[in-house]
Amino acid sequence: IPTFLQNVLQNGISKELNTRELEIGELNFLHTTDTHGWLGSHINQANYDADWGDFVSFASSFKRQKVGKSRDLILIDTGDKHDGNGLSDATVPNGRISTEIFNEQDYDLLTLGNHELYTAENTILEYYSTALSQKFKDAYVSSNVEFVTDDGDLVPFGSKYRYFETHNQNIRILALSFMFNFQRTNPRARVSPATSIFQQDWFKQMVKQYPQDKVDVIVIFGHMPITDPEAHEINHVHTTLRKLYPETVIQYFGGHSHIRDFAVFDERATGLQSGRFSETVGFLSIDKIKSGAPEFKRRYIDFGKHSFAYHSGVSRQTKKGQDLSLKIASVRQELNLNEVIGHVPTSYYMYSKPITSKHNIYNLLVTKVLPRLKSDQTDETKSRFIIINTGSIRYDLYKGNFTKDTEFIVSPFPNDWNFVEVPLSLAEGVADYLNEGPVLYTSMAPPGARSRKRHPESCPFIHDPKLSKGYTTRDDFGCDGDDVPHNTELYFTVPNVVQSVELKPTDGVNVHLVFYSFIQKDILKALNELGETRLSGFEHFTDRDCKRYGGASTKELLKEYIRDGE
Ligand SMILES: Nc1ccn([C@@H]2O[C@H](COP(=O)(O)O)[C@@H](O)[C@H]2O)c(=O)n1
Ligand SMILES: [Zn+2]
Ligand SMILES: [Zn+2]
Repeated sequence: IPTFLQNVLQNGISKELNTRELEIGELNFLHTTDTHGWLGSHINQANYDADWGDFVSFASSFKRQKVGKSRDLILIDTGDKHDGNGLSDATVPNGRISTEIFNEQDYDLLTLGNHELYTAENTILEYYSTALSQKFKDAYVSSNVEFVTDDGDLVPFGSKYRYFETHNQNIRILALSFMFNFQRTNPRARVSPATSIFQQDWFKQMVKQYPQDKVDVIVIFGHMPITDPEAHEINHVHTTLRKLYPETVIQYFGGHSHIRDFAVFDERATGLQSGRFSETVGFLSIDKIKSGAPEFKRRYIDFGKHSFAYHSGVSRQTKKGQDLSLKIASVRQELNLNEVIGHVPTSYYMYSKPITSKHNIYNLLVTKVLPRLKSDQTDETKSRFIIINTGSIRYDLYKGNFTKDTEFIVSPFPNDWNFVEVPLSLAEGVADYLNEGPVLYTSMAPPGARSRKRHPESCPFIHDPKLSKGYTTRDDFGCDGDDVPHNTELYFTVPNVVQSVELKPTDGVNVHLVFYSFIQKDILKALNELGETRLSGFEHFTDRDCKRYGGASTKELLKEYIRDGE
């Protein structure tokens, strides 16, 4: 037994982890979200050093040792399982092996995120290997997403809802799952607005069959942020549900915005969101469910071996967990994810260094990496602006080995480059226009900024170099949600887009505006609105004016830059 666990067992406290026991209730939940293929642990970050085998072991040991036979545990995931790590992205199709590994966890409720809907192959894989699987056919719920069959028919993507009773306390649960209003699905799926389901026959039938007196807890879990200051989607859902179930306890589990978050909706309803990239396991408990005054407790557990051992009281993996960890290690070998391509001389950060810093990753990209882009479709004598959405970069780039895995971690998307030839006077306004507008899809605004509208005041800054760097979370219950205090990360704002500008002195008035096809609609909108105000007799740009620029992806360019050195 490791020394830290001996301390825990003898003293009931963890000096090393500086944490305290979880407050187990009648009904308990463990929640993951936005894992994005991070099933093989964070090799550079000791506090997130657990892999999926450790997590599978933890969930089963925690259930056995801590929850026991008199209380209940429900395991939930809220989607986004692709795009962000070599384990999912280095296979064809993307997710071929990581889906099998992910599905080893015994989830009671699971659903899909938008990353299961960008490509047809991911949607088909998700539908057949998970939603329809023998193991998850009851647990997989999606109330507002449909799958399009080979014949073009629309069928529910899993069950519309799930009603079940827990084993130990016989708590009657009614679970529904909502995807946010995602508009970029491939043709094999359709997402309807969440609130539109309240008009549908199956929903009305469900309310009739399971009215308030037949339900103890409503669980709404989905790929939708629990704090949504722009669209308020979850709040609209809550308003309707509360009318139909005025007294029932409602517990939300959210995702998509990648933050640790907890929100109080009313005295019988709260929501939990559990971060991203297997950095967090969210814990939630509800006690006194039938008293009319339920008590909610929440905690954000770091996805690490020490945290798992402490909270389960067991430091050894289960046989299933051990086998899974071995499988993950061998898949990583098979996919050459540990293959060293180059050396990163210093770390580059997304938001813990200001964008003007030479340690900021966007600064590195626009000054050193994007200028390496070469078109295979058009001449390159013209001045050019290369614009990327900051959301296309997903993780910090750490000092040390740059491996095949790093490529996918930093920049997973195989976005194509397109371009449009435009007057210089328009091109130079596009980035500012997009940055002054609303959030572009998910920009990589730092976690604090994404919940700041709700909590303008932040938690006391922790400065203790002995602690690991990480989150200091402010939520509706205050500042004690992080299971382990971290040395607070500094956050600087990140714009919607960044650009690399190359102006050539001999050039005419027209320039090439180069961008990811993913943001073409936004680029056209910016050009047309700027054109209307700046140029007389301006004619709108359309998709037809946008041409393929070709050339290597950002992932490739970054890899080559690191391999070649400065
Ligand atoms: N081809 C793509 C696809 C997505 N993005 C970025 O990812 C965001 C969505 O990711 P979530 O994990 O938040 O669902 C999306 O809004 C874009 O920022 C991209 O750049 N290219
Ligand atoms: Zn996500
Ligand atoms: Zn998402």
